[in-house]
Amino acid sequence: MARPTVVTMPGDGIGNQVLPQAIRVLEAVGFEANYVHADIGWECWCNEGNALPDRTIQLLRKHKLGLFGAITSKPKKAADAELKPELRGKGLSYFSPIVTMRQLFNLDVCMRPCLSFPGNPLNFIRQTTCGGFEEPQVDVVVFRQNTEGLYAGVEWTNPPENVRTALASHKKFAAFANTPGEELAVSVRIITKKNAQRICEAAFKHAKKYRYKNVTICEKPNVLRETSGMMEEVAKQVQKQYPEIALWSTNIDAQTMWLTKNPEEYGVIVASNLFGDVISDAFAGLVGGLGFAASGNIGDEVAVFEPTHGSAPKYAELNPSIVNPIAMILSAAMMLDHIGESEKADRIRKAIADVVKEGKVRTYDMMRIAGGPKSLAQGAANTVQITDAILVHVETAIAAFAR
Ligand SMILES: NC(=O)C1=CN([C@@H]2O[C@H](COP(=O)(O)OP(=O)(O)OC[C@H]3O[C@@H](n4cnc5c(N)ncnc54)[C@H](O)[C@@H]3O)[C@@H](O)[C@H]2O)C=CC1
Ligand SMILES: CC(C)CC(=O)C(=O)O
Repeated sequence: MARPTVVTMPGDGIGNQVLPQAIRVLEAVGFEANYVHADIGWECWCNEGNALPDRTIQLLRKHKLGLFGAITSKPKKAADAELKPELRGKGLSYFSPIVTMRQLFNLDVCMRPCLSFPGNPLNFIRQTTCGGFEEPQVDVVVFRQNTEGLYAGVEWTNPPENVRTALASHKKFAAFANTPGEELAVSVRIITKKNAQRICEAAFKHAKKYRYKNVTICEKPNVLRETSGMMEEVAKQVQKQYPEIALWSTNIDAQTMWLTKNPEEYGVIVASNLFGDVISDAFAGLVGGLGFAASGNIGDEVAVFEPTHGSAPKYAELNPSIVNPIAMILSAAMMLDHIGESEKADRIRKAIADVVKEGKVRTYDMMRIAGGPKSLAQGAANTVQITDAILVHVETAIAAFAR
């Protein structure tokens, strides 16, 4: 296989702290690649008026494989206020560059595994009726539609006349249409059958490959009859090709409750953009939090792997960095799976599992049991130290992690 080139986009805040650690681990498992840095994020917006510069787009177009750290996204007014003065008044508008990237390259399948590593003190624990406790093994993969839904970016404050006319033409919405000027905001939830089909097919294909027993379509079709209704209908159709896999249907609100009752019963979850974002964070909370939540944005040609977390401004300025790089390292392992290097990916996951199980080296987020933030630093390893521990285990880990 030709030596791949990986476009590295650390972005903002802790993205800059965790991404270099993932590269150390990739190198340690013998993944031979070239790495090319690309700019993205808040500074690009402030200085250039574009958070996803063309030079970054070109690099991704060329190399087709990316590792991404995190970006800072701010609401419209805050973003406008930080734009360089000479760029103001030119009609530039901030939009999250990672969302733009997903749409531009049609990275429509977002895959977010949530797997509990035994020995993680923050794994979800449930009280039993006999007064004891049990720790369910969570092994869920969320498939989130990544390019449309409520993150499509089709929205207005004070919508234009044609949108108001469309609203007015519907008896039920006429009152909304007459809401004056800036008092009306509209965000459109778009679902296309084609993309509903693609995300449902990706979910079932994954369930079949890794022998999950069920796929759950997690929407709200009782209220969002058209959009969630379409997602659910498509899931039912796709399931017909997979008679060995059960299709369950849940409402997003109920699902967020059920996942703390019986998380071990779920296998693959499929959802539209916002609901997939929400439910994957919720499941991540059962397996140690955002420091363990990896993800892949996967299209037919380009794929970009990133931790689920954001730029965590609270920790961005700390030196040495104390955040957990595991989500980023697991995302790099997902990248290896994607390009057919699963043996190396399994070695990485095994090394992480070993470090967690051993319990000698833990970042602050794996230690916060009582006492809140004040106890953060007590005995916690920093970002580099936990990566060092993972590297030691990578040496001895055999590819034994496969499901
Ligand atoms: N895909 C992306 O780049 C995303 C970007 N964001 C952006 O990030 C910024 C901050 O957003 P927040 O809502 O604070 O979410 P966040 O994910 O950045 O952080 C929330 C909290 O989670 C914990 N956390 C996150 N990552 C961690 C790690 N690796 N190790 C240990 N603890 C970790 C920290 O307590 C942190 O304060 C915002 O501007 C937001 O728009 C948020 C989510 C995703
Ligand atoms: C772009 C982010 C700010 C939203 C998010 O949490 C995500 O889509 O990953």
